[in-house]
Amino acid sequence: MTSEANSTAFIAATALAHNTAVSLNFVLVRVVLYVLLALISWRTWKFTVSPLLYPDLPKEYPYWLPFMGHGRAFFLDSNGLLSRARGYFGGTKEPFALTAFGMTFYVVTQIKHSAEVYRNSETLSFEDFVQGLMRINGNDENIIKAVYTALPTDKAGFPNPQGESLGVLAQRMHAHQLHPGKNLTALQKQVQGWIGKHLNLADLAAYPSAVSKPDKSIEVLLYQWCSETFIQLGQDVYFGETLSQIDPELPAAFFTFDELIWKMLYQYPSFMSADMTTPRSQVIASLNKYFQVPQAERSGGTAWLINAMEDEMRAIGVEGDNLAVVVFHLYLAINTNTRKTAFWLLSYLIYNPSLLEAYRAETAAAFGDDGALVDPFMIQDSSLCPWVDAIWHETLRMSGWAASVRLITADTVIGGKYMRKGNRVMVPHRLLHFDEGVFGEQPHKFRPERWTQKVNNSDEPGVNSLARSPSWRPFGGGKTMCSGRFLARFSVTTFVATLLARFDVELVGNPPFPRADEGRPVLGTMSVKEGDDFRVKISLRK
Ligand code: HEM
Repeated sequence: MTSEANSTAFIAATALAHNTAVSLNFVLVRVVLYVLLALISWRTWKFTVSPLLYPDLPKEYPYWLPFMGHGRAFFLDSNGLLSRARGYFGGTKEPFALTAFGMTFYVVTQIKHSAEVYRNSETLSFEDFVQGLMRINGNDENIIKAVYTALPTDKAGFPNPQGESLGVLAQRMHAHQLHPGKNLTALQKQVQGWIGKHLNLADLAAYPSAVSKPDKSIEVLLYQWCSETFIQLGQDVYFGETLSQIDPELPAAFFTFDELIWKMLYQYPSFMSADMTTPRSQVIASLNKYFQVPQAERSGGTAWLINAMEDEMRAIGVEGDNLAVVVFHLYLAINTNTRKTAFWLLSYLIYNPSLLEAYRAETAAAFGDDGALVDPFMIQDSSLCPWVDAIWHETLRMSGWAASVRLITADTVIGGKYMRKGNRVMVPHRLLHFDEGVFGEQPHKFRPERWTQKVNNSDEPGVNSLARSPSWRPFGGGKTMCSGRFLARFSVTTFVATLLARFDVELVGNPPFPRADEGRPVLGTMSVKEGDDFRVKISLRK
């Protein structure tokens, strides 16, 4: 080919490439335009036209990406998202809808409507949530089915007059153990004995988070220390000593798992969650070994519920790993929130020395002359210990994260709005707890006095009614309201009273007040933000 022919071919190829690029660009622009047009039409239809045509359906917080919805914001900070959504609707009290990762939640923020949710166990199901957890944590499908199959009314073991499944009956069994009565008192006595015995310098110094100091004191990272102590306490009181003998590292493994529980709740794939699944497997494996020890050979006292639950489960064929997974959920309920609540309560006291002194003075009468803990029950009496009562409530208010979520099993009307079967309804407790109209001024500040002030609208003259307000939901509501609430309060307030009676507790250095990890989902009380745990010095009182 001549050089002239070469250059002609080159020019032709360049022109062709140019034309192709131009037409590709053109196609691309058209595609983008079509997609945008489709998105705008979809969005206008879904969030502007449809609400006008169907005013009985809850209005939806608009988003741009179908399916994904508010998934990213939900993942980063779900409480922040809920507040923004409520703000978008002008602080509405009507239920509204919110979509994240293809799942639609109807959010209920008015007290009257949340009461409708808690009352309705016909078409709103809590069991769906529990079954989801069972599935994620390794229960086989046939076992989940067996646990949720109705049992005869005349079955042996725990009475079942309504012929319910073991999954539903379990709620009554929790209540039988944990609601005021002789079973709860037995557990409280165990807690009292445990605290009396173990809250001494030698035992405290043995925790991994403690460093001994020469002057009869130790230094601890408070969050880690409260967690180690309370998991050990909860475990010993429910399972006796045998579980610790099987696996002395169990509380540490549970702590590691529980700090990463958000990966379980978001169902992270296994290649991204080995740090969470490894300690979880350890807890389940140790529980499995525990159930291989015959009941009569377990030492140190086992709570009624553990043996009763084991008998009921075995009777319907739940054995081995499946039994361990079921009881793992109980281990989780016992230990996940109490440790964190103890940390927040102690933090508020340490950063407010006058409150700390008030707590110490009020609870002094629970101790004998020799410093022994003789009457922990007086600490639970709000007329004898009003500050303890107020500090407990305010700590729960500030550090509670939980929301009640129910699956809608048939179309249901809540707050006058139709909620469609297959979606979920949510009562976000944290949003309710910061309502200035209910909890008074500066709702974002720790002000325990809001619980001591006499309130006019109380049914008893001169009594604060806040704790009876339907907006107050730190433990959820309805049939599934936390049955462990009495034991949790007893354990935390008694532990703190004993700590203050025996020790001086002071900050090491001058760290700022720890921040809560508001973005991550938990099942009750928030964790501390990574890096915000702080050192305290615990020294014997003179
Ligand atoms: C301060 C500590 C605690 C907090 C903030 C807390 C909070 C909660 C919340 C929000 C629920 C869900 C209720 C619902 O959605 O309706 C719940 C359920 C539950 N909690 Fe707690 N909890 C605490 C301590 C405990 C303890 C110590 C135990 C056991 C000893 C326990 C046992 C349970 C059980 C068994 C359930 C399930 C209710 C059922 O299915 O019947 N909790 N808790």
